[in-house]
Amino acid sequence: MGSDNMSLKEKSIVFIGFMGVGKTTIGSLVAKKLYRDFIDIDQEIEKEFDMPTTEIFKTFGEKVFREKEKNIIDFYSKQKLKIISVGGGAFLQEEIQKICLSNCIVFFLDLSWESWKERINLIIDSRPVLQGKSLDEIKELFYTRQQYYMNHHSKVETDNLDIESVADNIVDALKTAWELYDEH
Ligand SMILES: Nc1ncnc2c1ncn2[C@@H]1O[C@H](COP(=O)(O)OP(=O)(O)OP(=O)(O)O)[C@@H](O)[C@H]1O
Ligand SMILES: O=C(O)C1=C[C@@H](O)[C@@H](O)[C@H](O)C1
Ligand SMILES: [Mg+2]
Repeated sequence: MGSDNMSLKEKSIVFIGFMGVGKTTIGSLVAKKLYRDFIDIDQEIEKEFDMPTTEIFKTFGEKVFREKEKNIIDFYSKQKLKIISVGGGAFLQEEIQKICLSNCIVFFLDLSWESWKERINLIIDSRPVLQGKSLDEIKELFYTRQQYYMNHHSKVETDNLDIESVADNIVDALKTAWELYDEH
């Protein structure tokens, strides 16, 4: 595995982080700014099952969702020049971490708990993993998940920044890296 035959500039970009940090929103904006295709893994899974994530969890269970998630990420991460947002639970699978870190440039979108909890109402209805949990339980999940996101190439601070600013910071960081490390 790996992407030895790909230049840094050709590698696909992957966004990771907890539910609701902005992977889908920011990923699609970065794709637009770089004129690249945007792939949202949750949306790809929903297309394959032709039902929303909550229904997939109810009908087939989380295990089936996770297996499909791994297969779709494996497929797209090996392609060039994509901008990929994975689901908040994708990096719980070590295999997915390995696939993404070896083939792509992985950005971790970081958001503090204090800022995140202001956003909960925007996302709770469509995220089955959050449903039926108290705020304290969600807080515990938020902190437990952080260890998985530590496996990345670059961390992006998002607290108190609007979507446009975060996307611009990412594009700037990429352009700097491409200039510094690509040999041509
Ligand atoms: N920097 C930001 N400032 C304010 N609101 C934001 C910011 N980033 C994202 N949001 C809002 O937070 C909500 C969740 O964002 P988004 O769906 O992109 O998260 P996600 O990381 O893709 O979540 P999931 O892992 O569950 O797919 C959206 O309503 C989005 O508009
Ligand atoms: O954090 C998670 O476990 C999840 C996040 C979402 O992006 C979806 O992938 C799904 O709702 C599971
Ligand atoms: Mg998303």
